[in-house]
Amino acid sequence: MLEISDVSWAVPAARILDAVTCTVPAGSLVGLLGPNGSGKTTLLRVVAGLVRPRTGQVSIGGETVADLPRAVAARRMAVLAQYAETDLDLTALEVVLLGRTPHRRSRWSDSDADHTAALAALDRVDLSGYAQRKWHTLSGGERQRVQLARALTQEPELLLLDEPTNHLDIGHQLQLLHLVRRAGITTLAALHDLNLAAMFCDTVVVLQAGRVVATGPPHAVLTARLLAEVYGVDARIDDHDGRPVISYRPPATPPPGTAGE
Ligand SMILES: Nc1ncnc2c1ncn2[C@@H]1O[C@H](COP(=O)(O)OP(=O)(O)OP(=O)(O)O)[C@@H](O)[C@H]1O
Repeated sequence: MLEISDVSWAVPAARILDAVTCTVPAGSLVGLLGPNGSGKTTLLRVVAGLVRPRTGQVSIGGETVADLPRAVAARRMAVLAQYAETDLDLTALEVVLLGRTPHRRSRWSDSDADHTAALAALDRVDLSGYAQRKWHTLSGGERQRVQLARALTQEPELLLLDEPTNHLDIGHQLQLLHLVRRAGITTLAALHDLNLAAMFCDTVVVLQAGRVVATGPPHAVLTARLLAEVYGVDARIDDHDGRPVISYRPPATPPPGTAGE
C-alpha cells in the first residue's frame, strides 16, 4: 500500500503541490488525473524519492520512503517516466535486464533466470522478436513497451507510471493498461485519457493546481460537472457496465486566434 500524507512542494514563485493526501491500496491501480501543470509528474517524483517534499510524507508498506536506503527504494519501486530515454546503445533485452539490477548480488552478471524473465517480459508487451534490436532503432511506442517490460521484470512492490500510454496506438494503450492491471502490482499512474482511466482504474485522484479536488471510483468522480470545473470542457457521460464513458462537445467559443475565420 502507498500512502501519501499532506505532501506539499513549492518553488520560490509558486506552490506546486498543496497538502496532497491519497492512498493506493495494495494491488490496486489508481489513476492520477488533472490538467497540464496540475502537479501529477511532481507528485510521482516525490513518491519516487526524487524530490523531497516541503511537508508531509510518503510511505510504502508502512515504511517512510525518505528513510529507506536508496538501494532498497530502487528495488521496491519501478518508475516509468514520461520521456524514458537512454544515451547508451543498448539492445531491447539489455534495457529490460536493467530491471533486474536492484536484485542482483553481482553487479556485472545476469543469471539465466534474469534472461528468461526478461524475454518473458518482452513477450508480454508484444515484442518477442525485438530482444536484439538496438534502442535507437525502436519507435516511440516500442520504447514505451520495452520500458514497461523493464518495470515488470523488476517485480516491484510499487509501480509509478507517468503517462504510460503516450506514443501508443489504441490497441497497445488498452493492452498496456490491461497488463498493468493483471500484474496486480500496487500502481499509481498519471493519465490524460479519462476514458482509459475510467476503464482500468479502481480509483481516480484528480489534481487541480496542486490540490486534490476529488477522489473515488471513476463513476463517482468523472461527472460532467467535475470535467467542466477542472478541465473546462463540455462532456457527456454515459454508463457502460458501471463504468463511465465520456464524449466531448466542441468548445462553444473558438480557440484564441481563430475567431471570425
Ligand atoms: N523545478 C520547477 N521549477 C518551477 N516550476 C516547476 C518545477 N517543476 C514543476 N514546475 C511547475 O509545476 C507545475 C506542475 O508541473 P507537473 O509537471 O507536475 O504537472 P503535470 O500535471 O505533470 O503536467 P502535464 O500534464 O503537462 O505533464 C507546472 O506549472 C510546472 O511548470
